Amino acid sequence: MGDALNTSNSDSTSNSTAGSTADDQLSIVTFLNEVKATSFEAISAETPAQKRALSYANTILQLFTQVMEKQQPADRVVGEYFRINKKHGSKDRRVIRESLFALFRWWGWLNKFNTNTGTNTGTSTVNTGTQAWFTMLTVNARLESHSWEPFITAWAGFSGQEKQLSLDGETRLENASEKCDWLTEQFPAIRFSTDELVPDWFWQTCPTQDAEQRLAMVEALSSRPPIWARVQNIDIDEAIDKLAKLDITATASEYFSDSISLGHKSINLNGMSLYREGELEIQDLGSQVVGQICAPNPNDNWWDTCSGAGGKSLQLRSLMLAQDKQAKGTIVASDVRRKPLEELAKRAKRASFRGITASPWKSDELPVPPNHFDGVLVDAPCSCTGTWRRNPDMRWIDVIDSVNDKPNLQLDILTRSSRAVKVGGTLVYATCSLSPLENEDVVNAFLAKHSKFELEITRHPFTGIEATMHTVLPYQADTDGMFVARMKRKS
Ligand SMILES: C[S@@+](CC[C@H](N)C(=O)[O-])C[C@H]1O[C@@H](n2cnc3c(N)ncnc32)[C@H](O)[C@@H]1O
Repeated sequence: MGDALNTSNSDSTSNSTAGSTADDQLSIVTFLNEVKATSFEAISAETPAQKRALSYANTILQLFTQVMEKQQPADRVVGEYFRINKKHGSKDRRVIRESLFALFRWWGWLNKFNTNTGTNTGTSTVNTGTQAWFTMLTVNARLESHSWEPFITAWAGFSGQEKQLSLDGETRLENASEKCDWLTEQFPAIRFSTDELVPDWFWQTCPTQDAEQRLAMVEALSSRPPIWARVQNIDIDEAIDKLAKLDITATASEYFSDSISLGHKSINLNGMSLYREGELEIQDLGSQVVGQICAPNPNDNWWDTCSGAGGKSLQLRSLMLAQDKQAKGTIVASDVRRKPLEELAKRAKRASFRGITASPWKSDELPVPPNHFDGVLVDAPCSCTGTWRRNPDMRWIDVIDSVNDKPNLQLDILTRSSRAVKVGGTLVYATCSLSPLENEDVVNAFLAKHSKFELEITRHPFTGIEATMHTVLPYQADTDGMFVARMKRKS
């Protein structure tokens, strides 16, 4: 779940953006391997803070390299590292984890200190990969206003920078624009722009309407959303009171009566009875829009065709029960992967939800009866660009093909799944992509061949706009990005 949640369980003047192409990725990996090869042992660390700063820098480098080189998700890499290396206390974990995720958040800028690109920092020449790495760590910590000053001072010292990247202790750089201005002041020889915080291909595949929207998009994608959750089987005020007793300040969302923000601090879900007893499920508010647009009736039969671990199946059932405690509606959850379906079974049990059954896809044949369901939800596999706020590494390990490869599969799944909708029934198509290629284009291609389906007008819950297709943009309500369109089978 990216960097918000701990579930316990170019040269200096070029416009190119870090990681935009396979060549850029190769240059980054070469740089990281050079740093690795240059032993940190030559660095003289005398004080305990310097020794710890050096050790953190080494660990962060290993983890960062593993993500970039093996293209493995950062949350999995860091989770596995802490599982094996039990020696780290909570402070160590915080410094390592937060620094690692922040490196990805600001990599579009930090990569400019990559010695493979021959950068001159304007204050002193960064002449070794190792010094460049320490410059990156120092700038990274300043951009995030991290409070571990002794380690930042040590990193700045190891970087060979003549000045220690000033930022008086009281000042916080609030957003990407302020951070960009500050960087430009610190390194006047290097050109920084907010657009570089995402790879070039993002702008090609996820176009924005104007400069204002483009900036809002970058600001959102380079900040962290709160942890959003949904309450079920319990009144929201009671849930907020129970959370307050655990020192968690939760706030009800202004949009849906069952959604709640748990703030930005890491939380230990398994330590919360509310979670263990199925009264709270983590689900981004943007994702919750999908269930709300499905708007199931209490006695409907729904099929969640790409259910994963069933976040939306649970939401559908909860929405049925919120209307009628005796709701007889059912949900069949399907996926090509079996493990997430097992996880769904556990989640449904925790919530004492009856009426949810699993039926995995075993081939292209429908795993459910045709023409049967009041509603079919296709939450299709996608590039996940809408979730980059939580997984800032994904923007640098994915390439443009992660968008371009998906529409054929998405159209195929939507087409096959549509056969299960009964006459008069509902078909909902959703993704967590911000690209029209995976969204509007897929829906339009489907409708062009399936005239018995028509789009319905629905209301965007955050903007109030009535339309047939909605993209939930991350800055509208501090959420992940999502796309959703609702169709009806006419005949
Ligand atoms: C966006 S995720 C679903 C998230 C889930 N609905 C939720 O709310 O947590 C897409 C899911 O589609 C599944 N998938 C991939 N290819 C598929 C296919 N050909 N047919 C059905 N599901 C597929 C993936 O395993 C993944 O779990």
